[in-house]
Amino acid sequence: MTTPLGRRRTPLLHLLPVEGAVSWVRRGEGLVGWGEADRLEVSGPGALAEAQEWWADRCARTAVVDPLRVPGSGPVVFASIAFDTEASTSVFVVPEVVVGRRGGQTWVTTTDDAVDRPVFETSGEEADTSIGQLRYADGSLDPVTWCGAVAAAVERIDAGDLAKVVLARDLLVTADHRLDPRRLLLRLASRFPDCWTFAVDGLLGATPELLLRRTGRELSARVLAGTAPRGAGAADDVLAAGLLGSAKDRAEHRYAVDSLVTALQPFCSELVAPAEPELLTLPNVRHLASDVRGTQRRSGARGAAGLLELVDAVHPTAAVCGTPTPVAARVIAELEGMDRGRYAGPVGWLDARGDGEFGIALRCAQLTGEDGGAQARLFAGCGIVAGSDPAAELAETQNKLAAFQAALED
Ligand SMILES: C=C(O[C@H]1C=CC=C(C(=O)O)[C@@H]1O)C(=O)O
Repeated sequence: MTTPLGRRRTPLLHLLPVEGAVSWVRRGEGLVGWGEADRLEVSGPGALAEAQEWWADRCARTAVVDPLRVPGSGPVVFASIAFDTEASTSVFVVPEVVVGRRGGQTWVTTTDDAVDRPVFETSGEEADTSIGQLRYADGSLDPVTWCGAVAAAVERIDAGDLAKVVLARDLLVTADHRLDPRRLLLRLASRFPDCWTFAVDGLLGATPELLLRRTGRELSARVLAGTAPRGAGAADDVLAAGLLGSAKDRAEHRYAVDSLVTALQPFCSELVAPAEPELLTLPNVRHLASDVRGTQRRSGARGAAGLLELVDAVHPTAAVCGTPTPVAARVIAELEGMDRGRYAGPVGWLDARGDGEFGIALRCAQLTGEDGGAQARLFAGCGIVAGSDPAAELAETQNKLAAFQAALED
């Protein structure tokens, strides 16, 4: 049941309990939730089609009371989809309570199982004040070996096997005390207000990239690829101009835009991608960015699970995989030496009308339950094209990893 709550001011992330938080928040608006009314874990061929059927079936069995009928009101499922949907597990969570905010209006949706506590009294649980010391360790590949993988990828590109591949690496961190997801989300959201601060089943982050939003038949996406570091003073402007003028970064960006447009085109009566990328400036890095807009064909708008079907069609774009997609996926499996899990997969939410928003799970970490929840695996990757320099790509991963590290360390 959805209940309108008018104009509340309490920040959504402040409402979250320590355990079982889900979130999708940008500039103070979006959705947060807690409790678990239902859950689906899927992998294998047709994983997303199975999830789509499960969600449609659940919605059909639910007596919906939703006077608002805006995107995100009524029944909502949060999802964190694996990078490789066949080999790894995707997680779908229906929270017992979802609080949404859109255009300044707030609402709460509860399932029948929801424990009755006034949502605006916050959970009362105190965030852990100290996590103690942090210890970092190499993930699957040490930095030198990872640079070797980048060099090998460039050789493959030079040999004409493929045009672009995105290689990622992980970094392990252990704290003295338990990591509090709510505290991490608050820090990410305050440092990265232009990103979507997400949490689903222990995968937490603030992503700048919107894979796909569906509102009725309107579709939108923010494609990112091509990155430069930030600099101090005038050097920052030089770096920005260098990124915008870089033929290598523009090529890297174009592959990502083209992959989305090609996959989305069959579903659209209209689809517009800008001819030139713009700059997206974040505190730690700058990206080339293209906002793509489309209108879904009427025959393609199939109700409850519309967005999931589209997500299945567009993922993985060349922002996280490469060009051509199947060759890049093979090169990643061969060179990266890492299980991406749900990193670089779609993350977001879907409602009963098939509207929703999915980002790409970037600038994120998987909190692990071992050691009382005091461990995390951080991820970052880079697009590799002809002319990519391994040392520069390693530095780029370090700049990207710094986003989550700052949330841990501050
Ligand atoms: C794969 C990542 O970033 C992608 C998104 C933006 C820019 C990218 C780049 O410039 O390489 C990547 O394609 C990551 O942050 O882990």
